[in-house]
Amino acid sequence: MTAVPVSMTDVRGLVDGALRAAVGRLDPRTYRVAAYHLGWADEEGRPLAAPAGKALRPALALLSARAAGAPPESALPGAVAVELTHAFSLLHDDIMDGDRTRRHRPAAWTVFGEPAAILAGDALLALALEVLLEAPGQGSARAARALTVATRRLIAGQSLDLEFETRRQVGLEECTAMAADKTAALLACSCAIGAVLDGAPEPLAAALEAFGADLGLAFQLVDDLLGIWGDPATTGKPALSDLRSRKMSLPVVAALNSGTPEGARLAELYARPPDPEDPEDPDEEDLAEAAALVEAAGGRAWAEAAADERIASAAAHLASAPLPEPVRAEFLRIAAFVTRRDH
Ligand SMILES: CC(C)=CCC/C(C)=C/CC/C(C)=C/COP(=O)(O)OP(=O)(O)O
Repeated sequence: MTAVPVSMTDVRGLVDGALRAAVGRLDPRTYRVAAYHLGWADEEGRPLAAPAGKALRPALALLSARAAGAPPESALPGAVAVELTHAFSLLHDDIMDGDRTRRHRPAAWTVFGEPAAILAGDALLALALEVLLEAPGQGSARAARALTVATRRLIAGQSLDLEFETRRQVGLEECTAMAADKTAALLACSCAIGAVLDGAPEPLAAALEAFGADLGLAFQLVDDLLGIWGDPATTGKPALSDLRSRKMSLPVVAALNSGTPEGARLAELYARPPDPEDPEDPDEEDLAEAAALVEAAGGRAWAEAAADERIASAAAHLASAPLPEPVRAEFLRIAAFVTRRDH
């Protein structure tokens, strides 16, 4: 998978060595699962050429050091820590959602079993903190605290997301608040962690975090759009997977709350429990109808406009922050990538 494009820093080139050194501390059984999940190895432990994932969070972390006038290398512990935390969340998320495909390959739990995948996720989260606490300089404890707060919010968001799946009525505001915790909190932390490690003043760290919070919401909105209308060949997820699992994603919740006849029909489809005897239920026709209803009820247009608004708001946070012009331009380039991405 192609990494997020960052013109002035070779993100993977900088981060991969430190990431591999950290994960290499794990016991051999846990290492095998983590190496598979991170795209370094196949099921048998044989090395693979291309690592998985877009490396968006480490890219933001390295840039955040440059925002504070420090070299990107000084943010390496932060870049590694946010990517490890992200990897933990995906490992556990696939188990909770029963998702069998991740990054174009069978999800780790389908290969190694749930217990081994849970342990690997736990281990990656522990490693993230270990790496941050070992970081040289005064910012280490402050950065570790930022990451633990973000992780707590990640968990709160995930918990609410799971609760939404059991409910018929979800409001747009609470769904947005859920996404702010589940996804945006870690992106916000990634945008500030390099500066925090460098001991940056609080106003700069706060501006970077506010940028990341808006960027993170735009990211989730686009993720939700891709979950319905994305091409499985590029997303690495099965087609219409979010509708199949009746996920209360943002475009769906916008459609359900639209007050339109199409929104009401979508609510009927979502309320009908799948036939436990029929693995093909809902079938492709039901899913295509649900996608068409989300669109006709305005859910797609709402999510696209909301993503654009968040990106504009993200840019406004940077406009008033004291950071070098090329770094601001690079953050904005990443923001543009987030809304245009197809995977
Ligand atoms: C506690 C717990 C289990 C929380 C789950 C939180 C969770 C899975 C949030 C979803 C975030 C998200 C859109 C990830 C895709 O990131 P990406 O597109 O950057 O992924 P990539 O690394 O594959 O490119």
